Amino acid sequence: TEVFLHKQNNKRQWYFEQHGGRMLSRILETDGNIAFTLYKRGDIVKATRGFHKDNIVGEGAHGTVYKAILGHGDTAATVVAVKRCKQIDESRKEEFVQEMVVLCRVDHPNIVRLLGCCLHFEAPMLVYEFVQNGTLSDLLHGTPRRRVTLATRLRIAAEAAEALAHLHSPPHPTLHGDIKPQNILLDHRWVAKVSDFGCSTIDDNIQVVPKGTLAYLDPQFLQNFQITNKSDVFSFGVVLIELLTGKNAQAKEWKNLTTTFQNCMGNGTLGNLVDTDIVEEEGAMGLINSAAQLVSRCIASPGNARPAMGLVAEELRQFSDEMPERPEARQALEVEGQGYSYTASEGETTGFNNLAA
Ligand SMILES: Nc1ncnc2c1ncn2[C@@H]1O[C@H](COP(=O)(O)OP(=O)(O)OP(=O)(O)O)[C@@H](O)[C@H]1O
Repeated sequence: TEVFLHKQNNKRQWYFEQHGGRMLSRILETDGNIAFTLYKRGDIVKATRGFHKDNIVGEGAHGTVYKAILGHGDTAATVVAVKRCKQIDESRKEEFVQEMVVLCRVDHPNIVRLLGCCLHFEAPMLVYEFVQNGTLSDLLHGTPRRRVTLATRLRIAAEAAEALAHLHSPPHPTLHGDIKPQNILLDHRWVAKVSDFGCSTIDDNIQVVPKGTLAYLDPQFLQNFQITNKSDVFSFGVVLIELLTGKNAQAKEWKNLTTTFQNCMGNGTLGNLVDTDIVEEEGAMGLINSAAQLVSRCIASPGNARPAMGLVAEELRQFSDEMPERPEARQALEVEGQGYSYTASEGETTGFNNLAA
């Protein structure tokens, strides 16, 4: 057993170094201001109940996300989201650590907070604050269908835009690189929290492989293979189209949603495309038109004709202020039986055997 444990510890140490753990520890030691935790392997296993499948709250191209409860027992329990990343290769190690250093410094009410990570597994684990009401995609396209008022849509749009404006601003301007409704999470008060960012830090010579989703990808990228902060503005414009129309840009039938939107704007038939739920609201059409004008600017080409994210946020905040959300509108979004409510029971380790040592 001793030999086995020794080997196992060696392997875990090896993973830690492989994932840039030493580099990260050094950076955290030198900059005492960063609130970032390097979690122990055992804590993560316990918190996720051994990566129990019932704890899975989402799956993306880059990993699986688990709901997890840290520190039950004597300490106060904290609910977090653990993202089990797909493996990263040697060449990405430094980039991965750099990304974490940028992300853990970001502090904004509309950005999901990165609390720490655990590097003692075969694949790195990222620990985020838990955001409980699903994604904007669930809200707009989920079942049962929910009635979402224009005021709620404008408020969520303004919050997400403010998050992106913050990311784009100094001292560490960062691109999101994958803006879509699945990456706009909603907290217990239905406040928007942007997640899954950090494609690249903006510098003079931006040259990154986009990890973005096709339906939201800046068409300019296909011409010059450059991703800039204006690519984020384009993707955000497509999200705004979804908010106004209720149509899913990723659905087969709407795969040309952006072009359809532009055509409707051109021939004055926008009213046919907009979500009937909001068209019927009293006094909505003026704001819908203003928001649609903003969308047209966000998805314009070339990219430098698009407004900066700060300006988009400012305009959306004005629209939102013109139509304040009624407090009961948020309550109405609750769906009976939704949400993830489980109570972690000690010793439940189903799925543990699937883990690599
Ligand atoms: N902090 C969180 N709290 C609650 N749920 C979350 C959290 N982060 C992610 N999720 C859920 O997990 C899903 C996948 O997460 P995420 O988008 O980060 O993964 P990904 O592999 O990077 O996906 P993508 O394909 O978008 O790149 C989200 O759509 C959401 O449903």
